[in-house]
Amino acid sequence: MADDQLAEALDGADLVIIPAGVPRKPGMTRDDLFNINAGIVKNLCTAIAKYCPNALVNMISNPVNSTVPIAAEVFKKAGTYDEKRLFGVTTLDVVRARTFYAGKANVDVNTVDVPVVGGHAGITILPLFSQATPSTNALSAEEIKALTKRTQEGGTEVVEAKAGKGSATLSMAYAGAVFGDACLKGLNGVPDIVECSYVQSTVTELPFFASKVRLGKNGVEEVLGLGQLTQFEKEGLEALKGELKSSIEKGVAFANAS
Ligand SMILES: NC(=O)C1=CN([C@@H]2O[C@H](COP(=O)(O)OP(=O)(O)OC[C@H]3O[C@@H](n4cnc5c(N)ncnc54)[C@H](O)[C@@H]3O)[C@@H](O)[C@H]2O)C=CC1
Ligand SMILES: O=C([O-])CC(=O)C(=O)O
Repeated sequence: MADDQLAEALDGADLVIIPAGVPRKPGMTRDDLFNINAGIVKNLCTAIAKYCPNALVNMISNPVNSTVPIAAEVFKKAGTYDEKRLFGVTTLDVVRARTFYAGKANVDVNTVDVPVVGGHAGITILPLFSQATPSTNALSAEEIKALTKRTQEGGTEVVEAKAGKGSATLSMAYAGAVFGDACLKGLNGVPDIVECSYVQSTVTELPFFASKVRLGKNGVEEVLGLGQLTQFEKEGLEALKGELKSSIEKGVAFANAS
């Protein structure tokens, strides 16, 4: 897209959804996409700062754990950063956790909610099945462990099944629409819109973290805490911090070096 078309596309936007970039092939991690997608995201965010600095930004391009910090740095440099307006889209992790839980607990998926916290890659994706609703006592510790792993590996499962033809494009379109719609409802003043998203956060010591977020007229109204965690979830939380921290630092370093 030429720069004048980008200006035309972005001018006056209230919400910008960024799915641009390359998807994984089997055997790749999301971080393997960094070298190509980091530059794409940086250019798009530079244009957002210029043409629609007040827009909410929904970052889909991987590795989300790094592309969101890149966007934040670009906006800071441009003097337009507002942490309330930048979101990493982790809705697909919630969609997967709900689907897998509903199957195992034998409940209607449309009634299910499962918070998913942390980040959006492998073990940084931490579903909190102990807080799933409707609650069930039917799942053993082993089953919870298996559901957690399947949620963490859901993207990889799709990449392998597509065997070189891309990643979860279609389910991401659904998840992106759900999250974008929630952002628009918030902007329009609809109350009690809560979704999980990877945002600037003080929930842990990490500067970016996914958790439940209340959406409103300014974007993020409130970043909600983690609630009570089981021992298994506490261990998952500690285990993810190292990888998430280095992915954040990698994004920040890229944005400031180039
Ligand atoms: N956050 C999430 O849950 C998910 C993230 N993804 C990520 O989303 C991204 C896109 O995945 P897919 O839609 O499956 O790939 P795709 O290959 O189907 O689509 C990518 C699109 O990006 C466009 N594009 C490439 N370079 C561009 C540039 N410089 N400027 C503007 N547009 C550009 C391409 O023309 C193409 O239309 C990947 O990075 C993928 O890893 C995918 C699924 C889930
Ligand atoms: O796994 C991938 O490469 C795409 C993605 O982020 C997902 O499906 O969750």
